[in-house]
Formats: sequence, structure tokens, C-alpha cells
Amino acid sequence: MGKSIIEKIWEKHVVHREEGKPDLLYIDLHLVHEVTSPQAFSGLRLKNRKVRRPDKTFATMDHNIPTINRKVIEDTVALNQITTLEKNCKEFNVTLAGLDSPDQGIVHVIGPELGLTQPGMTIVCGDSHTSTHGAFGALAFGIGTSEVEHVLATQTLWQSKPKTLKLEINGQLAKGVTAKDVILFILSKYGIQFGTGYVIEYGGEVIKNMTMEERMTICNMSIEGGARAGLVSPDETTFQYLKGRKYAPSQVEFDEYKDNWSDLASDQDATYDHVIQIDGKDIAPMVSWGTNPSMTAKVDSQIPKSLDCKTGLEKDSLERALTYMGLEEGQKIKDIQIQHVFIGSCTNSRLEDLQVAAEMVKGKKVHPQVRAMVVPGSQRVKRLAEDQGLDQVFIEAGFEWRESGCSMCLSMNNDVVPSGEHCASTSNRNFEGRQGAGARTHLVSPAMAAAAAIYGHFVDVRELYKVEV
Ligand SMILES: CC(C)[C@H](C(=O)O)[C@@H](O)C(=O)O
Ligand code: SF4
Repeated sequence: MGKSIIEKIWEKHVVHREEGKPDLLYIDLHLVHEVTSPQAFSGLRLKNRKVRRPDKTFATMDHNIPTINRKVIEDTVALNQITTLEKNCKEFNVTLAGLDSPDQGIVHVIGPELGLTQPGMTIVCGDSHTSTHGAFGALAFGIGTSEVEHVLATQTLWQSKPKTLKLEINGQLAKGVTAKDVILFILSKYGIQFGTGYVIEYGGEVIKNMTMEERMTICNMSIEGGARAGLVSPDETTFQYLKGRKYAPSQVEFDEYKDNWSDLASDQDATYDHVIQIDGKDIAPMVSWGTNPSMTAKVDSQIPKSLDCKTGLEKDSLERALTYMGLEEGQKIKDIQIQHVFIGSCTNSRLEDLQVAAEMVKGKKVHPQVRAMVVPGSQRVKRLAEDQGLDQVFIEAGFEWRESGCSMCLSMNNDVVPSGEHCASTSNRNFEGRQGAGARTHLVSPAMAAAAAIYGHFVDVRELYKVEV
């Protein structure tokens, strides 16, 4: 019987197995950032232990760094976490892409672009959106700080074998419907718990035709569906992306690696614990209107009404979300006014995202009531975008062009949405207070965010593509 990529990677990495206990897995790559690593390093120090494999550990700083002037870090907690990471990396001999490094960026953006992320690997990081790396056919998941310490010390991790879920998206997407809309559509239809206990393998024609950047956007938000991880079997698109990257196998070895990676792809007759099928033509540009990512609707529809709720619980959470968001039931999505636009985060801050957004705003002006910013995912993305003149397109339209980091995705620095104001955001989380106390987040694609910046409210980008762009 055939095997899925999830089972194949798992079996190759088990170093210890005992009946009734989780498996002990070998970890190929451990990514580290400033927020979830300080206690882990302190733990090592206390126990007088070393980092077992510094060569398989890679650190960056992204969560709380400033995006305007990187030399001035006013927040004392942020400054402390940043200097602590620098100190820890030096002491434990871990490579760090720090604030002055051309490789710095959001941890889930730089792993792939540096070629650290490779098919067949087990990848962990003290960060929930580690699932992003699954786009390469890696088993990649977030871990807690005590597990970070365990991996630093042993290069292994205790893990229970997950169930497998195949999520197939067949057919085609309309122009203007993007990877972000696919995952938001899935969350709106199946909720924030459908993936609990599973690793999701995404497949089908739509995924096959996607670029690596688009696949990363989908895998990134597997977590929002409750899944442990999400991945895509590697193919020619994966190999082409990796070729020539800084830490990818050299040209000489590449073909050999490629053969091994190809063998990892799920077998045709692989079986899964659960299968979901979706048709690409059912997906539209999506906008989240509530306080979790499943509270999302098609741009040409309305916010649900309490009358349509199936349970009392559903009705209560609708009412609570609408009170927080300052919206009305039955209100048209296109009538939601916005005051902020954030294009960034590990979901949508890569070069293609910026290209799509720039195409949308070129020659236009940001609406006078809107403050809009673009925060590239990494210094590399920033440089490449600047080489193409995208920074100028954004600046001329009235956007702010920033340094790379997590920024307004979680507002751990000064990039905050004021209370009561609405933000069209390309990030992945919209819970109460995520972008600042009282901030009202709407999760959307880069194209939708860019269009909202111009119009001051949500618009259906499919119509814009037909007539304007
Ligand atoms: C700070 C970190 C622990 C957190 C996470 O794990 O997700 C952050 O990246 C986030 O997106 O909220
Ligand atoms: S960009 Fe946002 S979701 Fe991604 S790692 Fe940073 S804070 Fe977390």
C-alpha cells in the first residue's frame, strides 16, 4: 500500500519508539527567534549544556524590532530580547541573521529564501506559523519554549504521530482569487478546528499550479484551522525555487538530492485518515469580518445574521464579534470602511505579494482617510522589490515603505492600529487586540488590501481586474 509524504518523513525521523509513548523524532532544522528562545538558552546555561547541533540551528530577530529606524529600539523588553539573542547566539555558536545582516527577516520568510528549508526535513521553531515551511514538503511545526530547550540540547523532540488529512483543491481560480483567499475560504467553510490532531497535505490542480510563495501562504495558515502542520508534496516547482539558494545543496549535488526529494512525494495510492475536496471555482476574494479567521465572507456577500445562526453559541459569538468590530449583522462587506492597510507578515510579505499589491496601486493614490504601509518580509525581499522600483510605486501612491519584520501583524513594536479603527491586513490572525487594544482587523489578500487602500473600503478585485488593471 502506498504511503503519504507525512508517513514517509515521520518514519525516516523516528529515533526511539516505545508502546504507549510519543515517538522521539530527529530534527533537521531548528529556527530560533528573540521572543521564544531566552528561557530555553537560560535553561541550557543552568544545566551546563551546549547546543547539540549549532550547524542545524539558525536564528533571526523579527517580532519586536522597529521597522522605521532599526538603530533606535525604545521598548526595553524588545531591546532586552534582542540583545539577549545576540549574546546567546555568540555564546552557543549559533548563526544569527541579526539587524545588520542582509539575511535578516521574518523567520518563516528567510528559512525558504535562504534554502535552509528543504523537502523531507523535520523543521521546528518556537513559533506557531512554522507550518509555512511545509510548502517545501517538510514536516514543520511550532513548539513551546521548553521544547525549544529540548531541541537545542538534543536535536530531538517527543511527538505523537498525527492523523493525516488530504485537502484537495481542484479546478481553477478566477483572476483576483489568490492563495490567501483559498485558505480563508477553507477556514470560513470548515472552521478553526477542522485540522485538530491532523497534519494536512494540500494537493489538487490549484496547488499544483501554484508558485512556492503561494503554497507558503496556504501552509502558513494551516494553524488557523487547528492543524499541527500543513504541507505540499515537493515537485519541479519546489526544486526550481531551491536551486542556487544560499544554503541549498550545491549545483553538483543538486540532482542527487532532487531524486531523493521526488521519492518523498505521496504515492498515488496513499491513504489518509480524512479527505476534503474543494472546487476552485467556488472561491472568491475573501474578507474576515469577525474575531477569528473562520468569521470570513466573500467580498460580494454580507455579514451573517443572527437569525441564520444554527446554535445559541454561534449567535453569541456572532454578536460578541460584531460588537468588538463595530459592525452590523447583514452589513455588506463592501460597505466596511477602513482606516489602515498593512501589507506584510509571514503570510503575505514575499516578493510576489508586493508585486501584486504594487500592480494594484500603480498610478493611484491612497484614500485620504487611510494610512497604509508595506513591510517586506525580509531584507532580501526589500532589496529585490527596490531593484524593481516597487518601493517607488508604493511611496508615490502614499504608502509607507518600511524595514522588514513582523510589525503590525502582532504590534509588538510601535506599529499599532488605534482602538476602534479598521485595518485591512494581509496577516493571519484577527483576534481581539491582535493589532493593538481595540484594533479591528480584517484579513485579506495583498490584492484586496491594496485595493482597499485606494478606495477606503473593500472592493471586489475581480471587477477591478476586468475594467482597470
Ligand atoms: C511570538 C510567537 C510565540 C507567536 C506565535 O507562536 O505564533 C507569534 O509569532 C504570533 O504570530 O503570535
Ligand atoms: S509575521 Fe505575525 S504570524 Fe508571522 S511569525 Fe511574525 S508575528 Fe507570528
